[in-house]
Formats: sequence, C-alpha cells, structure tokens
Amino acid sequence: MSPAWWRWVASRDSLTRRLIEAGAPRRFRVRLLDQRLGRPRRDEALALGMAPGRLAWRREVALCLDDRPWVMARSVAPLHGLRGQRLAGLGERSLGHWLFRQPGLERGPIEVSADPAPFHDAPGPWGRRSVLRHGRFAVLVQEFFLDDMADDLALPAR
Ligand SMILES: C=C(O[C@@H]1C=C(C(=O)O)C=C[C@H]1O)C(=O)O
Repeated sequence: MSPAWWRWVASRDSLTRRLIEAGAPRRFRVRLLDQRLGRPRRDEALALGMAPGRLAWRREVALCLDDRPWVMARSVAPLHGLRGQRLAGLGERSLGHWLFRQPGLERGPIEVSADPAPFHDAPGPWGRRSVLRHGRFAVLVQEFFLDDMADDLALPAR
C-alpha cells in the first residue's frame, strides 16, 4: 500500500473530518442510501460478536464531495446495544460527527481489504472496517474508498 493511502486507511480519528479538510473547498455531504433494522451479513455478525439472525441497525451512505461519492460506507449496530442513541434520526448528518463526541469511545483494530464493497458496486482501491464501542454500544463501520476519490486527490492507484 502506498504511504498516501496508508494515511487514509490507517487513520483512527474521524474520516468525516479528514474528508472535509482534504476535499475543501468542495462541499461535503452524506447521502443516505438505506437505513433500517435488519439482519447483518454473517461476516458482520461475527465481527460484532453477535449471534447471526439477531436484529441490528444498518445504515448505508455515500460520503460525497461536490456530489461525487468518494467513500461508500455501511455501518451495523446490534440492537441490544442501542439505548436512546436515536440513530434513526441521524438522517444525512454524519455518524462520525456523533460517534467522535462520545466520551470514552474505543476503536478496535482496523482491518483492510482490497476487495470491492460487498454492498455496492462502485470500484475503488481499498476498503476497511473496525468496531467502535462506548459502554454497551458497538458499531461496525465499513468504509470503501472509491476511484473518484483517488482521481480527485491525485492519489496513487493503490
Ligand atoms: C465513523 C465515521 O462516520 C462516517 C459517516 C458515516 C455515516 O454517516 O453513516 C459512516 C461511516 C463513516 O465514514 C467517521 O466520520 O469517521
């Protein structure tokens, strides 16, 4: 992996904030693609340590700069960890904006993949996922960096 991509893929703070800074003066926007209660994929349930078949809050977004998707993201949170976080009302506000304000937020290891996003067909060089926790709340955040981001930021192919 090139150092330029490593700085993105390995970052442990808010991706939203980094995209806003790197993409300036382009306008950042979270485009909500799908949000519902449902069953996670098997690999998502395993990553969250939850029994397959249990319900979870699932959210898919495109993180866009000037309406060009740079990142496709899918987040999955087990229902039993949700207590009044009111994530259903998040809409097109960034999950990260709320997450990184939580006191004592812990981020697990970041797993990297060169495979395309299993939930969207937009091509891109790298994907990553990690579990973020605070108290009983846990969310698996999966982010896939797209070719348009590489083009717009003149990043290497990989
Ligand atoms: C976790 C973050 O939130 C971002 C915003 C998301 C959303 O609004 O659904 C999903 C994944 C992240 O890329 C972050 O900004 O680091």
